[in-house]
Amino acid sequence: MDEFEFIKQIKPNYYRHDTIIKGIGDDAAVFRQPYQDVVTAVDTFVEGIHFSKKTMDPFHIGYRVLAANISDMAAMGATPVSYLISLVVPKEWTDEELIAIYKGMESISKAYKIDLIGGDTVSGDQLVLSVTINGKVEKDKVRLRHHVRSGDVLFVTGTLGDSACGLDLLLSDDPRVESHRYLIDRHRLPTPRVDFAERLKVLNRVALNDISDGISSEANELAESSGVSIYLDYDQLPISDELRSIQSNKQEEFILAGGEDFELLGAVSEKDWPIVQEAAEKSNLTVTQVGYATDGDSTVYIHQDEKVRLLKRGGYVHRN
Ligand SMILES: Nc1ncnc2c1ncn2[C@@H]1O[C@H](COP(=O)(O)OP(=O)(O)OP(=O)(O)O)[C@@H](O)[C@H]1O
Ligand SMILES: Cc1ncc(C[n+]2csc(CCOP(=O)(O)O)c2C)c(N)n1
Ligand SMILES: [Mg+2]
Ligand SMILES: [Mg+2]
Ligand SMILES: [Mg+2]
Repeated sequence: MDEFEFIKQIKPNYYRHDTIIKGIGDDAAVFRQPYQDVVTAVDTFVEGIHFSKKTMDPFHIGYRVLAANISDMAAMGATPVSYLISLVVPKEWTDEELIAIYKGMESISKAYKIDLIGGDTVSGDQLVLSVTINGKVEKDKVRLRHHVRSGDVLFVTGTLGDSACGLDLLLSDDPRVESHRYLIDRHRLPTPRVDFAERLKVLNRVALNDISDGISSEANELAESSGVSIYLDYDQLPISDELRSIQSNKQEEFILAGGEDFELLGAVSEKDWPIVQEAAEKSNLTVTQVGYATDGDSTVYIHQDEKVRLLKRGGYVHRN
């Protein structure tokens, strides 16, 4: 069973507390408080799966694990507030390396004004960092995956495929790796789009999902949760000049299934699309229309090379 089938199997049919606005099935869970909604998520980072000594220095490990969690807050339209770290440490990792991991976390915590409030430390065979993050959002302003409607504009922030290409360069033994600093930094030091997502709070309905596994995966999550079909146009997908300049036969794979860009994939009504563009401009970010939603059978199609084909969930899958 892959991770997605597994989650379907263990998902409860009901919640015992009516304060739970959203349980399993989105980027984070949501609890109702008297004056606001509280948003909580957990994401784990494992040596050999998410990073290796070849791809990241200790500073990057700390920065990147927290970036992934902050990105889940952005995907909910929430403002991140605090986090807890559960740490599994093999004996080979030195105190200096562990302190450097925390320096990485402190660096991104400062940028996003969030606090480390606790955690746990145990011994183990591989380095594992599990982050629980808490955030807040105005009542009924969470950005859920089931909020896509037929006729919506589908959009993405920033550019796609950079992180996967950066990873590919880091894993290769190409001596010119250092000349691709932009792509490598996009892999090691991603930028969660919190400011942009917060600026959308004027809108009543926006669907958001952050791109951790690859747009083909996240677009399928939106289509499935919302019961709509999504049409993407390959030629509209935003690609950086740096990625374009790389001669690689894996470019399409990086763009559609690379993941770890931590950009946002979203959907809004055509009427609200100018507000999204304005929010991006104020956040100094590009936002690109990449397709639209229609009535349909919860599937994703892509227009590429003058043909339309089904786009299956092609991104990273754990437990395959
Ligand atoms: N082992 C588990 N037990 C209970 N719920 C789970 C488990 N694994 C994932 N979930 C829940 O399933 C949903 C989807 O999780 P998933 O990890 O795919 O989303 P994500 O964190 O946005 O993506 P990614 O981990 O790729 O960054 C979330 O609601 C998550 O809390
Ligand atoms: C050394 C090394 N090898 C492979 C990868 C690629 N990778 C690992 S997990 C993942 C999806 C996101 O994970 P999650 O779904 O847990 O958020 C991707 C694209 C990497 N980052 N480092
Ligand atoms: Mg997510
Ligand atoms: Mg997750
Ligand atoms: Mg994933």
